[in-house]
Amino acid sequence: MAEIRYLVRQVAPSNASVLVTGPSGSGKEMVARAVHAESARVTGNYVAVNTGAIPRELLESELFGHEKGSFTGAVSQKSGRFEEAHGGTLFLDEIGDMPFEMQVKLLRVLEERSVQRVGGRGEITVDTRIVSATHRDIEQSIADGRFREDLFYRLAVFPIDLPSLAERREDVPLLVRHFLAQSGNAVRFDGAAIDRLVAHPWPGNVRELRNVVERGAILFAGQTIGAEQTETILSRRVKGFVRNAAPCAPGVAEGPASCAVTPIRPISVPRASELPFPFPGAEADEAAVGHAPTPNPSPLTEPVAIAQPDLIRVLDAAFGDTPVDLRQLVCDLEARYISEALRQSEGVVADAARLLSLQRTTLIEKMRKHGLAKAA
Ligand SMILES: Nc1ncnc2c1ncn2[C@@H]1O[C@H](COP(=O)(O)OP(=O)(O)OP(=O)(O)O)[C@@H](O)[C@H]1O
Repeated sequence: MAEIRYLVRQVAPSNASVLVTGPSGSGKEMVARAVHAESARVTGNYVAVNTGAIPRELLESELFGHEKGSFTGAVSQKSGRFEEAHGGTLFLDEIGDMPFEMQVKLLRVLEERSVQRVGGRGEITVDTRIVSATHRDIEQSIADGRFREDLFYRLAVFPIDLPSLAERREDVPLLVRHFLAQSGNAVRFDGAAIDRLVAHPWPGNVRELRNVVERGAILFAGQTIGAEQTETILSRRVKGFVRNAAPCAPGVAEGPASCAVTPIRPISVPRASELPFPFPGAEADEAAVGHAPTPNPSPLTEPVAIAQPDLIRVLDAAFGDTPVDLRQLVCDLEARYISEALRQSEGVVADAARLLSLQRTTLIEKMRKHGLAKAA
């Protein structure tokens, strides 16, 4: 990772197009964000487009915009992603999946440094830095005639190839510590647990490691995780899960009258503004990692700051061969999410309600139920 970080720092200040390659979950988008964050363009927009996920008939208008009435459904004029990223960075994800005919149009825009909206006549000058990424072997795609070689050379002025996590196992302890810090839970992985994590094959790369650490931080909050618990987290079975919250009062259909969860700790997800590489200069060979909960002063800058998949992952993990108290689990999660939403919205209940997709009055009711104050 230190090498990648070095490359990012070298290329960021220039305007060179960067092509990031590597397997899924290895951190390609993180690198793109870092290139933007460390460049002078940081005051401009960072705009990400998954070119492989947008239907081909919409991609041109998505990238270059359209004029009103230029096609059925073009009810108003719309600027494209290139224009939005003017003065900033445009991240073209899954570029290897871009339809061939769009590749010609993209190449023209990169050559001319101007776009023409669909149905438009005039050229709009754009000053946009391109970072693109693909998990595909793009040189093979060129050989197969599926990717234009001239576009490849335009995009890959500065190529960065990310290794799989299995090829850089020495990064695992640092990443574990980084994700633990993000979870905000006072959890520690002991030396044996770290050894187990280092030995894991990580087919889902850093994304999988992040999920495993988050799952451990939620299930074993306040504890030291050993090899056995690590096995549990990796296998998604809830063996040895020791509940440390006060029990909810049973038998209330909508939930308990009160549900004291002590301590309530924040669940957080990476934010756009965070730089990707954890702990520069930290000791890579450190065996055991852990931390005390630290406040994470993140303003309400991104509308969906609480990852719903967290909840899904916890519920997934709950279906092991040991009985769990589902009512308690749901109650704890509700309290934690409310607490985190209040923290991120700095106690503004209306903002917290929006983060949780709840009515304000419903949230107030739930806060009462959990005994949570605004300044949680
Ligand atoms: N060096 C790193 N430091 C901290 N977090 C990282 C690092 N690398 C990856 N991650 C995290 O791993 C997850 C996956 O990273 P990212 O989305 O950048 O991968 P990707 O290669 O773009 O995946 P895909 O090809 O599936 O889109 C993200 O949550 C990101 O925060």
